[in-house]
Amino acid sequence: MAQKIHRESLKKAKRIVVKAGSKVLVESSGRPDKQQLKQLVDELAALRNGGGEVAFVSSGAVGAGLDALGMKTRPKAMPDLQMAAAVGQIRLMSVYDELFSQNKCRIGQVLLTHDALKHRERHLNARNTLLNLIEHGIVPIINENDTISTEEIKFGDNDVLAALVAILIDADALVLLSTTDGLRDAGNERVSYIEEVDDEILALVSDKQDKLSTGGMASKLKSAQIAAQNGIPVVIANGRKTGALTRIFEGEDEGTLLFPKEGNISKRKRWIAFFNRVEGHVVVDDGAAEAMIKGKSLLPVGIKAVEGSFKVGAMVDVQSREGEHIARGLVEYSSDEIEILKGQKTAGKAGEVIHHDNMVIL
Ligand SMILES: Nc1ncnc2c1ncn2[C@@H]1O[C@H](COP(=O)(O)OP(=O)(O)O)[C@@H](O)[C@H]1O
Ligand SMILES: N[C@@H](CCC(=O)OP(=O)(O)O)C(=O)O
Repeated sequence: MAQKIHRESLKKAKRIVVKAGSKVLVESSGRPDKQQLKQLVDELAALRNGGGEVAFVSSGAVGAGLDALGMKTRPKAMPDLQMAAAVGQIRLMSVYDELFSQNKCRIGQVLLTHDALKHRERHLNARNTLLNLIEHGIVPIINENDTISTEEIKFGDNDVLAALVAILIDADALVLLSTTDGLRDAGNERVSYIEEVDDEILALVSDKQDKLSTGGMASKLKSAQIAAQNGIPVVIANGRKTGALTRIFEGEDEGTLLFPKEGNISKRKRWIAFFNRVEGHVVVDDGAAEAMIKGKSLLPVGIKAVEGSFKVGAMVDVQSREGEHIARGLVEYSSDEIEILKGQKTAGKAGEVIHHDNMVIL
């Protein structure tokens, strides 16, 4: 019954982020699949022209570039991948411009890096640009800025990028379009509805790397978990199935739905938890863990060890001595300073290593 209510609620979704993976958009050679692209763009445009606020995260740049450059296998070297992305992105965008125009829809290109969303000012600039485009009825077509992305600033893949964009613009729903009808169980049956991404669900994943895509089902579930933790329902569905996207927003049983549990965290705490990269770890004793869960700041006396090298303001993962995740937060001291302070009794605010306002218990 819960699923039916949640499916019904998707009919009211206005602001939606749709992500399409490479294999939804290009042929096995990497060539843009124009017939498939037309089918998808027609559905996206219909949602937009029907009053929806649509943001579209499109993979496929590397694939389209490999095809244009006659590269039969996916290069390993970052500069070659970046070259392929540079060539492929413009190929895709020219097809999108033609197809969206046929639907009387305007588009804009927004290329992001994780770094751009990590820094508060750039984070807000990206948010304002995306919202301005949407409010002017323009469909932003978003991809990672592959030509400048390095390991340090990459999202990892567009599934995570799509979840972060959904959080950034307060989307009502996120759809991850792939080449499968949704998550499949051990009997290869479509899983229609999941309440959370737990170990049992993750055990169903059997990803195989291939030339075109990088995400896999594991990254879709990670993306879905990030979005759901921020109150955003997620559907993983088949982007090559005509009408699948439309049926999702007609409340029909399409793909795999993950519906968020109650309780959203604040925008600032979202930014702390999801837009920052973990730069180190702090191991705390049971007393400190209990205090943090009760909403207290982390004091040096409860710190048993610090791992990694980081500066003031970095985001760190707080773990118990058994390695259990307790919280994430922005530190008031560098790793060197914490190494000196750990275990010491300090008085008042002076010694707070993570202030409770800069801490998220997930
Ligand atoms: N339990 C599962 N259910 C469905 N698909 C799965 C599962 N485990 C692994 N996969 C793989 O995940 C793939 C989708 O991820 P991927 O190939 O990266 O697509 P995309 O290009 O959309 O990111 C499916 O085609 C399938 O091969
Ligand atoms: N920025 C890359 C996206 C890589 C990626 O996440 O691809 P996929 O796993 O197919 O969604 C590209 O456009 O090729």
